[in-house]
Amino acid sequence: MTAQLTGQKMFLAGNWVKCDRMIEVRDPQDNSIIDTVPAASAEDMMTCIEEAKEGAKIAASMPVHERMQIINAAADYIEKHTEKYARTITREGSKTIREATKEVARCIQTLRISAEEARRIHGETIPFDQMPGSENRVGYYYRFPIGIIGAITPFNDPLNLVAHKVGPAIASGNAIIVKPATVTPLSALLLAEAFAEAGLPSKVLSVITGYGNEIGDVLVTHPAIRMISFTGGLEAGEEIARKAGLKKLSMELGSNSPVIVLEDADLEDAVESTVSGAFWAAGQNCLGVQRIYVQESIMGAFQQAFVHCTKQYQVGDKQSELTDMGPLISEKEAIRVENMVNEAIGKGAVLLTGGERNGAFYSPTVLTNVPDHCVIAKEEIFGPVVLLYAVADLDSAIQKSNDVDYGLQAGVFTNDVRKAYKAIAKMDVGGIMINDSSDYRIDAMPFGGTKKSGLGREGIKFAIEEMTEQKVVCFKLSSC
Ligand SMILES: NC(=O)c1ccc[n+]([C@@H]2O[C@H](COP(=O)([O-])OP(=O)(O)OC[C@H]3O[C@@H](n4cnc5c(N)ncnc54)[C@H](O)[C@@H]3O)[C@@H](O)[C@H]2O)c1
Ligand SMILES: O=C[C@H](O)CS(=O)(=O)O
Repeated sequence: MTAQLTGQKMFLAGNWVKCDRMIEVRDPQDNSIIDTVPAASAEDMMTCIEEAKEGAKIAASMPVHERMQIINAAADYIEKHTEKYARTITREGSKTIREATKEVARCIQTLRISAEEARRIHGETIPFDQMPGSENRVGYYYRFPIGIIGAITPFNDPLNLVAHKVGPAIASGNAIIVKPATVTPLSALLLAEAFAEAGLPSKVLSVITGYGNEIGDVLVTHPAIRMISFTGGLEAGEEIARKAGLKKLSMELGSNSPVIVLEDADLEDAVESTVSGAFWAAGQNCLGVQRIYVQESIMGAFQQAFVHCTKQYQVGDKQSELTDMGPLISEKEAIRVENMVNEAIGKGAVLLTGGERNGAFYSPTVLTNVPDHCVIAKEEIFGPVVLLYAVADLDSAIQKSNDVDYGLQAGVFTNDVRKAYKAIAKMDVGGIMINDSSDYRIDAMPFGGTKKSGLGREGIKFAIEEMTEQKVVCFKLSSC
């Protein structure tokens, strides 16, 4: 198992270190132990932060060409070991081998884009003479790294979402301390391995494994940490924001993503896209399609096709190329989803397919007639469940789509450009995909949401902007 390369160690300021307490890393498919990693203590995190203070100086002094070379070398290393990285994602997480292989490819892209963006961290000249009395002044501003980034990451994309923090941080000359999800630390450790192999100077990067609030609290509250880059659930995000104090926050949180399908849409395309968007990673996807608002004139045809396509999904062994969907990250999470579905059915929702749990596995599930006061209608499911609604027209679909506390991304299927532009203008989200489901993203685009879906934007160039600040330089020239 790859993690033996780290030998049950965490990556502390460029060194692989053990500690007394260990955490078992289990495969959610059968609850087998696949490895162990250190359960770092608060003292370990304090040590890490002290080392990162030096790391921040080293990172800031790295010339751009060196940053680019190292980031690309890390991408090369991952590309060369794609199988190892994909198998690790699959073993420790929920993803099938096909889904995991795609995540590795995206991680490589994320790093290569990070290397490219390192050369594009620009400033601008400032026309000081726009102000009377400043005719003899010239100058500019440039962007400088803020120092040490504290990164806390979720379980569902255990490699690429760590790369979305590490890549921009190194590209912009920052040091970064990563606290990966407790249940999926191995992929993050493998990312550290790639950077170690690439020759990243020590102390610039740390990947500290352990329990969220035990070591996370130290990371979040320490004054030397100038930014918290968090990706995870709303509850943890709000707690971190409360504790962080005066520092920059990047919050990539949850969602309850809507998709609108109008009668002029390409029905086959809409069905294929929304089924994939609903059940990718067993629905454990911040962009996952959770609500579909279908114009009533095509509801019957859409529902029949959607349910048929859903029933074709192969659920089973994550390691098999034939499997479409694996388990949730734990039996506890599968039970949570099961309870949300059963609450809705108990209040009148109609189960069209699915609704069956076997350990951590939960079958792809489609509900309709879900009452608005059900938890599943308003909160994030983060599981393989999708709700179908019939709507009279676009206006009512937009109103219902917006009627939740989240706003990450949405999809709208229509061939009427005027209706597309109405949706673009009126839907309260961070991203809107026309003729794609909500589950569409390229790693270079700005990424983030409105309302309780988060604060700020990731997407490498945009993460770099959050991880740097402007310094103004003004020369007062002697009067000539
Ligand atoms: N918007 C995005 O880009 C995006 C991407 C992926 C996942 N997510 C969201 O993440 C959630 C699922 O991931 P998860 O279950 O790992 O989320 P989570 O909030 O349970 O945990 C996320 C990370 O925060 C840590 N953590 C938890 N409580 C903490 C605390 N009090 N202090 C410090 N750290 C703490 C965890 O150990 C983990 O590393 C979903 O809500 C999903 O929508 C959002
Ligand atoms: O779970 C949320 C992820 O950010 C979506 S994606 O895998 O980056 O597209």
